[in-house]
Amino acid sequence: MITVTQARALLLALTAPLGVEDVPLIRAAGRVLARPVTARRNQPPFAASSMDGYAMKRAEVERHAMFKVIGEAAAGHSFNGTVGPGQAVRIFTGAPVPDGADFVVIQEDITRTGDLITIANEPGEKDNIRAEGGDFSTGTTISPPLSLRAEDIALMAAMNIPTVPVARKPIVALISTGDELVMPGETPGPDQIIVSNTFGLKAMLETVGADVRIMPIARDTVTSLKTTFELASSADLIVTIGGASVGDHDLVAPVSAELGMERSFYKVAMRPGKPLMAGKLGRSAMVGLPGNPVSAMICAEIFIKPMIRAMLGQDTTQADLMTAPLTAPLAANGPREHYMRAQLDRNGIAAFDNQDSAMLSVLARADALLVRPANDPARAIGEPVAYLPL
Ligand SMILES: Nc1nc2c(c(=O)[nH]1)N[C@H]1C(S)=C(S)[C@@H](COP(=O)(O)OP(=O)(O)OC[C@H]3O[C@@H](n4cnc5c(N)ncnc54)[C@H](O)[C@@H]3O)O[C@H]1N2
Ligand code: MOO
Repeated sequence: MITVTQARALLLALTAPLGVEDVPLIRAAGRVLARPVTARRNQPPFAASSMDGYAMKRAEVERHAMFKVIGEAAAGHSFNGTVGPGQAVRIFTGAPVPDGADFVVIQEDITRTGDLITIANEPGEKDNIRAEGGDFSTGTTISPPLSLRAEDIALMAAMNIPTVPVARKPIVALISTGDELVMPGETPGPDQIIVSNTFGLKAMLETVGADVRIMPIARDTVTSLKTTFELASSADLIVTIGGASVGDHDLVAPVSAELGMERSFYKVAMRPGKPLMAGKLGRSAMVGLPGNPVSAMICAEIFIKPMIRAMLGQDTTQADLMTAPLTAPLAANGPREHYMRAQLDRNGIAAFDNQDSAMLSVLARADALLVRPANDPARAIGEPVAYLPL
């Protein structure tokens, strides 16, 4: 059996960055920037007042000085003239600072009678002017790859970038397999359960930028599974769930082999997730996840999320695991790397007693995966252990 690190490298080798598409700025949040974008203007485009007050010459600014107000500058309406000695222009936040002025005294420091103003309080040194291009200037570049957050969208809008080149979303087809499965909302027979993995995986993979499509459930027959594979054949990544193990009804390996899947590996030394398989099927990468619901979710967290990142052209360097002291002891681990469902609190981390890979209620309560190397010895309270936050 290969290690988790080897499996990760083989899975990444099945992927390549996808193409680039232009989307309107309004649709760009959450997408991954694929090419550099460049500001088309200076911001602010002129020296602008940062306060409501009066614009004048810095050399004349001192307490008790008097000025004549000769006009007004508001945001969107500049003052068309020059401020001369002894003159001031009423100015508002965001307005262009008029020619001849290089200081804005805030209105709280001014008293006004008709067109005459007096600086009533000590005005300080701050000129209350934002320099032209102080935020960004023509040619300022945002570089890819970058997962675009609301903050980036606001900046691109200010830069006057109405369309954004982003990485095409990887299309992921999710195929649940099994005669026992029905969709949420349907009435299951006495020997049936509700499909859960496709829904959990769709939610998970959409958060990292995939376009996830749930295929019809494949039944435990060769024909049904083949038909479903065909339906999924245009996807960038086909993910099957279940039918990966060694039982008589576990058809994913034989059927995908019959369809020409070039296998990359089968089985990984990890818990849960041992019967993971992967390869290339037509033009799609294919991953066969184990059916146990927690195994499928953890394998997707560890393996499929990085594949999506690779297809989006993002960095796939693994982030370092975090460390926390144990708040409950751990028995010795076996020969497989173990991703234990665990809970963090301010004192440290504890794995749940029940690590059955069918228990979604335990997974849902977990906020971390405590990662144990193969053959890790028993660990006592207080010892540091590695974990991955969920
Ligand atoms: N003799 C052996 N038996 C098993 C082994 C083994 O090595 N030798 N490995 C076990 C491990 S570990 C796992 S993990 C499972 C994986 O089996 P499959 O991938 O073949 O999954 P299924 O048998 O189809 O299903 C397992 C379990 O999960 C439920 N399931 C499947 N798909 C879904 C879904 N989409 N949503 C919700 N639940 C799902 C299914 O009903 C089964 O209960 O094999 C062990 N056996
Ligand atoms: O590999 Mo299984 O996923 O341990 O339950």
